[in-house]
Amino acid sequence: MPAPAASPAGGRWCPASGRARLRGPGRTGRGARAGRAGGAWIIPSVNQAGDCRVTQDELKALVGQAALRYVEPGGIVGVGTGSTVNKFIEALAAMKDQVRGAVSSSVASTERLKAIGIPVFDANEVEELAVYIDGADEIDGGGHMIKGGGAALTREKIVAAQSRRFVCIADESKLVPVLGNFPVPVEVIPMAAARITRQFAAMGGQARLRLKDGVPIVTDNGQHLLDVSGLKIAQPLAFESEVNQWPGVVTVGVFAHQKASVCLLGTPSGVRTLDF
Ligand SMILES: O=C[C@H](O)[C@H](O)[C@H](O)COP(=O)(O)O
Repeated sequence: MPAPAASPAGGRWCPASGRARLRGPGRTGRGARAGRAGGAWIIPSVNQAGDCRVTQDELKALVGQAALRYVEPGGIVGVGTGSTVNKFIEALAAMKDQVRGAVSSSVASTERLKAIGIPVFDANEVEELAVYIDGADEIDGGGHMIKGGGAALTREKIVAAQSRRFVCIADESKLVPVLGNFPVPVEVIPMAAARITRQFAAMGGQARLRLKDGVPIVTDNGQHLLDVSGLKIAQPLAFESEVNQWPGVVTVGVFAHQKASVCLLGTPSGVRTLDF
């Protein structure tokens, strides 16, 4: 294989595609900082084997790092939940002395934030946040999302609702034309689960109780989760409004009322910024 050409920022490009070439897993952290060239963010490193493929994990790290520029120095940042947000939290460690603290959307993120020395405030202690940074299971071209694959949807929606700006960070696999391929998570009061399952069946959806080791998952709020497949959500706002008013629904994992303002989408050629 011919040696890759150097990019303007010192990175290297796949000859055929012009894509940034990345090192293998683990090389995007220390010693491999993202740079900017020709409007696209790249990782200035190259796989020794000449492999142009980029792992999903590397794309998550790329957008986690890119999200730092939305964090206001001296402010309190809203922090979501999930594997992409974990990359953001890792990146945030580098500027932990520049933020007052965070409002977190889950016990898991709270633990990670505290572990790197960032104070975590209760949502009730903070009136408004400038920015909320979180991942998504799916995002459409209008910034509407499905969220809750990590069971944190209710607290995520609460923190998103008190934030002026929602910055979604995701790898490119999450961008879809219409929401619904990913089963929609719905947090429910356990005694209402069977009736809500029937209500989804009436609209063509199959709801399944989320289990772990054969027992229902219990959320941070002490409730259960349904995952609903078979839906195509062409009108996310109407869908969210409808399902959220069913008795026993705590939160539906469609984020249309709290949609993204910006999405940083990780692609092999860099971070694409989508404004909504
Ligand atoms: O409950 C979890 C959240 O909504 C996550 O933001 C979502 O599931 C995406 O997670 P990940 O970044 O791990 O794909």
